[in-house]
Amino acid sequence: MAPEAPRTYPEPDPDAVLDLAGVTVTRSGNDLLDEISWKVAPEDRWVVLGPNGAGKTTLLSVAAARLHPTRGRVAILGEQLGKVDVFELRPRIGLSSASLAERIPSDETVADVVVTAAYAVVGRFNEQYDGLDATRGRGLLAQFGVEHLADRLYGTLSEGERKRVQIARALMTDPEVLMLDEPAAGLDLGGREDLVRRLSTLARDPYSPALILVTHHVEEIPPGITHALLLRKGAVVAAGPVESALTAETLSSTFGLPLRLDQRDGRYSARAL
Ligand SMILES: Nc1ncnc2c1ncn2[C@@H]1O[C@H](COP(=O)(O)OP(=O)(O)OP(=O)(O)O)[C@@H](O)[C@H]1O
Repeated sequence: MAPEAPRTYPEPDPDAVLDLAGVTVTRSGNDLLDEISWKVAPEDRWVVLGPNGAGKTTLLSVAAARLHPTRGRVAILGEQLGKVDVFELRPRIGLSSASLAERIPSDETVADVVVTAAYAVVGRFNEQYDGLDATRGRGLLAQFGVEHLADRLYGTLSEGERKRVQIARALMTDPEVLMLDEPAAGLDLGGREDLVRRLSTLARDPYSPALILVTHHVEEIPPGITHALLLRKGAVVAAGPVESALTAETLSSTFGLPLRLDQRDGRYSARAL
């Protein structure tokens, strides 16, 4: 059999925060992502929705320069994966995910957890931090309502408190794009509502970085989200402006059951029909 001709992809958009073309990730013969093409502009605020195992975390890992695709072209902040030093690229991307959170030492103070992000390390080691970093770190903790916890050890925080600290940490490097993988997972109702409100403020701020938020639940979509990408079995069901991409029909196809979708005051809710 003749070898497959190498695929060619259109030149990436230099102004896009993310520009993915034909991205496929294959593991053990299965396509975890199947030919994903996706473009994110600096002013966009995206939600990525899909059931367990749809490939959301895999997609975010590629978008955050943590994982190379098996096939396809990935451009992040104008730089093409494979042609750029990812260690220079990663500080420009704010990422909060369960796998990163697991690596945060429990005996580190909350203030240090946030400030160490500026050095793209987990754990404080021996770096010298200047006063400006410390001030910025405190400001971010205040933005997420956890400044009073700055001197506590990270391991002593509740899940909700940890989630807010992780987001403050992701913002520490003043990233050009913020990626949050299930930021409300494990939060109680009050914690979720508080977080959704804070994320809504962030999403609506024109000076905020581009936002990509991964979730299973439409109830967690903060008002201010502009775009939605719906993923099922590694493939895109719908993607585009949230009003057209997120409908009862696309949501039902994504989750594989008939759903009713309601929207009120910028918040969504869904239930089975
Ligand atoms: N290294 C691997 N080898 C084989 N399969 C894998 C590997 N990594 C992930 N998978 C599978 O790929 C699929 C997509 O995983 P992923 O974590 O991206 O989904 P997800 O949409 O984030 O799911 P969840 O909502 O449950 O977190 C899952 O079925 C998972 O079991």
